[in-house]
Amino acid sequence: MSLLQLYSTVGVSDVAWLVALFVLLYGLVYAGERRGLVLPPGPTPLPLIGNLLNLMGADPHIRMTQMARKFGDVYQVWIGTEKVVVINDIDLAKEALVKNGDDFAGRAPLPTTDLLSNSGMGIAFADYGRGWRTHKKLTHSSLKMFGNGMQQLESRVSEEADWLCSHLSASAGRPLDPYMGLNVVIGNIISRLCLGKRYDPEDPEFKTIVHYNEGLVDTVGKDGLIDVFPLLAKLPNATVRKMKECLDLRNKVLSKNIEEHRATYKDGKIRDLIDTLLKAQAEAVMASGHRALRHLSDDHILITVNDVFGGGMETATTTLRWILLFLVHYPEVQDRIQREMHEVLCANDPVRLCDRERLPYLEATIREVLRMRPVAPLAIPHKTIRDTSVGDYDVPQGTRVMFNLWAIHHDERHWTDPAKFNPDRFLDTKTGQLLRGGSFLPFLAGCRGCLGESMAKAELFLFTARILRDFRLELPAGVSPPSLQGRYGVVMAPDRYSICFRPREEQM
Ligand code: HEM
Repeated sequence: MSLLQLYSTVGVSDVAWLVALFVLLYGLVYAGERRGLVLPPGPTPLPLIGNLLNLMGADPHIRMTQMARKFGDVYQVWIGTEKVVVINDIDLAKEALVKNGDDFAGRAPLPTTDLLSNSGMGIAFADYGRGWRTHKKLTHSSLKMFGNGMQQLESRVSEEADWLCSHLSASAGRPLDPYMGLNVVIGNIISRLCLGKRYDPEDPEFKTIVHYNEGLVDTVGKDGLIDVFPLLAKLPNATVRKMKECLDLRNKVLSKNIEEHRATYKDGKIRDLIDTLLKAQAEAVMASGHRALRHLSDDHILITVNDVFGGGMETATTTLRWILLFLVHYPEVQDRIQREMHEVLCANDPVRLCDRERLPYLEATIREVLRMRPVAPLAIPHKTIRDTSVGDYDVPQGTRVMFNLWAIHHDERHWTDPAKFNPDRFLDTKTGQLLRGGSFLPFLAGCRGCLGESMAKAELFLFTARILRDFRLELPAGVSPPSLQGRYGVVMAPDRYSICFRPREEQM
C-alpha cells in the first residue's frame, strides 16, 4: 500500500491527529529542552534519524570537522534520537576536560560498548562514580608500581625490542608486515603488567588474545546502526554475533588467569594488576562484607584487566604501525632522525628514556604522527553528569559529548598547512627544542584522560628509536606506497602493509 493509499483509507481527521501526534513527539524529543537555555547551534534534525543524513558520505570525524566550519567550534547533532554536543577547539576542549573536568566525566552507554564492558564495568566505559574511580586508582597505582619510575618498563621494552629486531632481521630485507611482531612485543609488555607473564608468539593462548582483540576492534563502535538504534542489537545480527563470540573467548582466557592468580596469590606479594585487584577485593570484603562486590566482583576485575589489555595493545600497536608507514613515505625524515641519533648516542648503546630530551626531532616526528593520525579521532564519548556549560553554551546534564581530536589536530588557526606531514612544526625554530602545547590532545586530558599515556609515550619512543637504529625502512621494489588514509573504527588503523627492514650498515 502506498503512502497516498494509506492516507485515503484513514481519512482527513485521522491524518490531522497523526500530524498533531508527530509534531508533539518531535517537539518532545528534539526541542523539549530549549526553553531558557542557550544551546549550541546545529543542523535541523529529522524525526527518528536526527541528523544521520548530515553525517553520511565520509568517516564521522571528517564529517564532524566539516560541520564545525558551518556551525562553529561547539555544535550539536542528533544521532537518531540522542543529542550529541561536539567540541572542536583546543581551548574549549581543555575548558571541558580540565577546568570543568568532573562535569564532563560521565560515559554515555552504547549497545556495543555495553556488551564489551558488561554494562559499564571496568574503567573505559564505566560511568563516573565510585566503581570507575576505584578501578582507575587501583590500576594507576599498579602500573606505576610495575613501571617502577619507568626503569622497569624501560628494561622490559629493551628486552622486547631485542626480540622485535631479531624478528625483523629474520626477514632478511624481504617484504614483511610488521603487524604481528608489534602485537607480540606490545602485547607482552602489557601482559607482564596485567597477567605477570610473557607469551611465546606461538602460544595458543596468546593467539587467542590477538584473535579476539582483532574481532573486537572490528565490531565495537563499527556498525553505526546498532549504536544509533539500540533495538537492532537485540535482533539476529552478524556484528553482535561476532562480538559475542570474541567476548566468550576473552572471558574464558581472563577468567582462567584470574582463577590461577587467586590460587597462587600469597598476601603481601603483589605480582601484577590482577593481584592488585584481588587484594583490593579481599580487603573490601573484609571491611564491608559482600556489599563490596558491587564494584569489585570478579566480573569487574575481568573488565578492568581487559580495558588495560585492549586499551594498551591496540592503540600502541596501531600508532607504531602509523609511525613506520609515515617513515617509509618520508625517507628524508628517517634520514634526519638517524643523523640525530648518530650525533647523540654512542655506538650500540641501548636507547634510554633519558635520551628523549637529546633527540627532539625523533620526538617531534612521533608527535606529528599522533597529530595526523590520532588512533581515536573522536576519543570515547563523554557524558555530562550535571548541568554545565562550554564556551557560550549550556550543556544539560546527561548530554553525550564528543571531543573531535581530528578537528583539533587539523585546526588551521593553530597549524599551518595541517594536512602536511611536517615534524618541524613541533620544534622551536631558534633552539631546535621541542615546543609544548599546541592544538594537540592525542591522549585527551583531565580525570578521564588516557591511563596509559606515559607508558605509551615511552613505548613509542623506545621502539621507534630502536628500529631506526638497526634498520632502514624501504618500500619493496616496484610497489607503490601503501595508503595513509586509515580505516575508521574503535581505533583508526592503516590497512595492513608490508615493507622491507634493511639492516643498517652504519650502526650507531
Ligand atoms: C598511543 C597509545 C595510546 C593512545 C593514543 C591512547 C589514547 C586514549 C584516548 C584518546 C582515550 C580517551 C580518553 C577520554 O575519553 O577522555 C584513552 C583512554 C584510555 N586509555 Fe589510552 N591511549 C593509548 C595507550 C594506552 C595504554 C598503553 C593503556 C594502558 C596501559 C591505555 C589505557 C586507557 C584506558 C584504561 C582509558 C580509559 C580512561 C577512562 O575512561 O578513565 N591507553 N586513551
